Parts: sequence; structure tokens; C-alpha cells
Amino acid sequence: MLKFSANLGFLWSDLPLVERIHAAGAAGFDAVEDHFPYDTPAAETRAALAETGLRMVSINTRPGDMAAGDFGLASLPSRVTEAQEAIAEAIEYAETIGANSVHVMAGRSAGDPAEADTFLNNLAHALRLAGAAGVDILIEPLNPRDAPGYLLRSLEAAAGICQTLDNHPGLKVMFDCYHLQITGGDLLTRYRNHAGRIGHIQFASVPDRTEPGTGEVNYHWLLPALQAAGYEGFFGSEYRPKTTVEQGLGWLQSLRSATLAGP
Ligand SMILES: O=C(O)C(=O)[C@H](O)CO
Ligand SMILES: [Mg+2]
Repeated sequence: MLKFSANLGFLWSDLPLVERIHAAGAAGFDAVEDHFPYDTPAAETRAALAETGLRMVSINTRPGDMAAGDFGLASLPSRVTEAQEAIAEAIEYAETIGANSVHVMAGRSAGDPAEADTFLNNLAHALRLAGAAGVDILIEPLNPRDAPGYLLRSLEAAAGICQTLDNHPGLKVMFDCYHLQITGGDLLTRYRNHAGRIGHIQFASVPDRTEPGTGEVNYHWLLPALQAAGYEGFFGSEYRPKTTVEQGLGWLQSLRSATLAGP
């Protein structure tokens, strides 16, 4: 059986976080994940998780000022203090709610050659804090169509960062099938090439980023294949519903029991 996490950054995004957690529980998800939970006190989030029995798989560091074009801070040489405050805040929040991991958002490149080292230094700092809190750190390559200028654009670059940081066991890569299909595809083979580094898998239809079941990726085949290749975690449904979440949720039961052998 496959296990699914509701991405509350995109699903039920019009509801407060506590209500989104309850909606995910009522809909039959096995876990949740969120982008930016910070408007909700961690104690309230923790209580909602306890009430529903759901686990929070991951949260992101604050992205900075998105209206001004920020999409993460950790690679920006002039904003190290702000980035490290965001990292500390995210790890403390994750520890309080028992989340598995924190995605440290790299940010958009302005072409400054110091960005790569800034990202590495901030990740090393995050790993020190996260180790003490029992939380993993995730980095996620994003496709340049959705996230123009984002510093981390490829799975292979993310793997290189892990190597540079001595393959730290607390540093993992977010394997978002949506982004990685757009930037090269060949998803199963690329998963296998980096299996030991993958901390979480997300998915959505490509190219629309809506419910699975349409588009160019056959998740009824791919998700069981990823599981057969060794992935044991939740699959994060990070898509924008075509209409309401509930109307489009038929995929949950059919994908949950998908097998490599087909229906
Ligand atoms: O955009 C994505 O795919 C993400 O998962 C990031 O967390 C950005 O919010
Ligand atoms: Mg993602």
C-alpha cells in the first residue's frame, strides 16, 4: 500500500492550517506537509496533528518577501542573518510539532559567485541545529518555469551539494516528480541513481500541476515502481486542485492500491 501526504500549501489553501489538517484527516490522507505554517502557533498545529493522528512530514523555511520576488534566502550573501533566523525558526517549529524535516529554501540567484558557498554554509549551520532537534534538512531542485532564477535547478546539483557536505546523514533531497519531469524526466532511473539521498517524494500531473491521473506521467506505474526501488516514505500530493479538493480526490483510493502489476 502506498502512503500519501496532503500538501497543505496547495490543498484547502483557503482554510486556516488547523482546519486544513482536519480536512486532510477526514479525506483519508496518511500524513500532511505544509509550506509556511508560521501564522499558526506551533502548539495549535501540534494539537491538530494529535487530534487527527496525522504526522507533519515537512515544512519550509520562510521564503522572505515573496511580493518583492524572494523565494528563499539561504543562498543570498547579503541576507545570512535573516536566513539563519528563518532556519532556526523552522527547526524549532518542526521540533515542537514533531515534523520529520525542514526544507531550507535556497532562493533566487542574482548571479553572485558567493551564492553557492553561502548556501553551503547555511546548510551546514542548519544541519548543526537540526541534528540536535532530531529533524532532517531537505533541499529541493525546482524547475525554472515555475521558479525562474531559483539557485537549485537540478537533482544532480542537489546530489553534488550532499557530497560537498560529506554526505551528512541529516541532509536529504526532495524528489518532486513534477519539477524533475520538467527538468529531464527519466524519473525512475534518476531516483535509483540517488536513492540513498532522497528524503521525500512529491508529485502532481505534468504539465498542469493538478491532480494525478492526467498528463505525461503515469503515477499508477511510477509510484509503485519508486516504492519497489526502495522508497518507504509518504508521497506528497503537491498539486493545485482543478476545482475543489474533494471533487478531485478520486485518485487517492486508486493510487493507494496501485501495484506494478497494474489494476
Ligand atoms: O514548489 C515546490 O515544489 C515546493 O515543494 C516548495 O516547497 C516551494 O514551496
Ligand atoms: Mg515540491
